[in-house]
Amino acid sequence: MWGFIIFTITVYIHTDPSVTVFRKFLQIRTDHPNPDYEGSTTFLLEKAKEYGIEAEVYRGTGSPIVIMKIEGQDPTLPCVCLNSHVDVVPAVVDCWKVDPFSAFKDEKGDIYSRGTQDMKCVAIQFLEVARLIKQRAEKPKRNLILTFVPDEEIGGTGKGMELFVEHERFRQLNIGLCIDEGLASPNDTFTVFYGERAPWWVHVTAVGNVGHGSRFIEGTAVEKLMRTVNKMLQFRDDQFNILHKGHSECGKKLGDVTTLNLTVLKAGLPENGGNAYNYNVIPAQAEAGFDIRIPPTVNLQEFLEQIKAWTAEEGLSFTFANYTDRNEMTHLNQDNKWWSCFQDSCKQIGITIVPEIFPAATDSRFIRNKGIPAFGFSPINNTPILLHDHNEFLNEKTFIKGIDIYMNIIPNLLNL
Ligand SMILES: CSCC[C@H](NC(C)=O)C(=O)O
Ligand SMILES: [Zn+2]
Ligand SMILES: [Zn+2]
Repeated sequence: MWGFIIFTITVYIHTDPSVTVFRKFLQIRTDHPNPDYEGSTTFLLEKAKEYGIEAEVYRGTGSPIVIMKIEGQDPTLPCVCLNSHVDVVPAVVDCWKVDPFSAFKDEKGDIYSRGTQDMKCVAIQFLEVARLIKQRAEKPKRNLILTFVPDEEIGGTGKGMELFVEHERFRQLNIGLCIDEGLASPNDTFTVFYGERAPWWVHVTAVGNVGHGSRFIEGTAVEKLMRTVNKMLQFRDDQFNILHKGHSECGKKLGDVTTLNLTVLKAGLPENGGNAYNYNVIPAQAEAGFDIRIPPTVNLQEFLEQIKAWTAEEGLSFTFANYTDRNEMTHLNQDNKWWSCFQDSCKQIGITIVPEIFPAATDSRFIRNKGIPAFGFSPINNTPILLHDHNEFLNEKTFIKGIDIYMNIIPNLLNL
């Protein structure tokens, strides 16, 4: 009994307060489809007040965006913005070993919850960085801005970053550099993302001849669709081979090739109130949907022509469920003072960073398309990549070390 009490008191005493803030933030239900944005906003505003940081809630996009500011010595200089999305993807409760919104911490210090990696860790690490910078006697040279935005997990569209970057309030922030989420790294190194692949979701519809299922009907919708699907899957194979069977010295990563996945297939006439299919009527229409991710080095206009060529046969058409005609990256050359500073800061603390193209899509793409440099960097190493996965976790020591890593980078960027 006494042993248990002493153990509990010891754990309590040794728990870093930032871990408690992190766990409380994880417990706020910002999972889709009904994220509690008022709950996360109230929480963030309370923390800003407690830390003496200026904060406002911008509601111009239709959902709350929390903006925090620490004024620099020269507020006219472009600022450093730390952006986090506050929403998280849903969790399949039965597939988790603990309640995915309990922020349960085990004896090793592993904290299990939806959002531990994606990206409530980074949101609270940014907040703790702001607290530490605010406590310093000397102001940084540039303004530090923190933005906490909704709806990244549903594509940033609607009320999220895609709309916010078009607003005057965003322009007024005068952002020189944005830091947003990256990915965990399973080994000792850390990954920094300087660009992303453009997500194109293509929906192909085929129409064709109908008739009795016992005959050789020609020009059917399914036959046309299959020809296109096969051409597109051949392209997928070619890209797969470039990634996996290329020369080892070319060192291609997932972000460097185009992926194409057939994610939607639809044909056949429903029968019996939708509980069964009809098998002897050739369907007039068939559809296929593809998730295509295109690296920023690919010419998007030329790729569009490729899709047109794949779907050129009479009776085929396509629409986009998601499309962009711009995909800017942040150039990592000598002229990029932010990058030089970021690299030097990492070198000083002896951590190895590996620059890569982010394989999926984050809010950074909207920032880069406005001509603003952005790095995707989550200071998490030696941790499996578990974003959107069951039993997503982060160790508390990794979380605390991440604050330290950011504290060795962000003040340098602010003083550039
Ligand atoms: C088209 S926007 C969808 C955004 C989502 N982001 C992540 C990180 O999974 C994705 O890449 O599928
Ligand atoms: Zn994320
Ligand atoms: Zn995500």
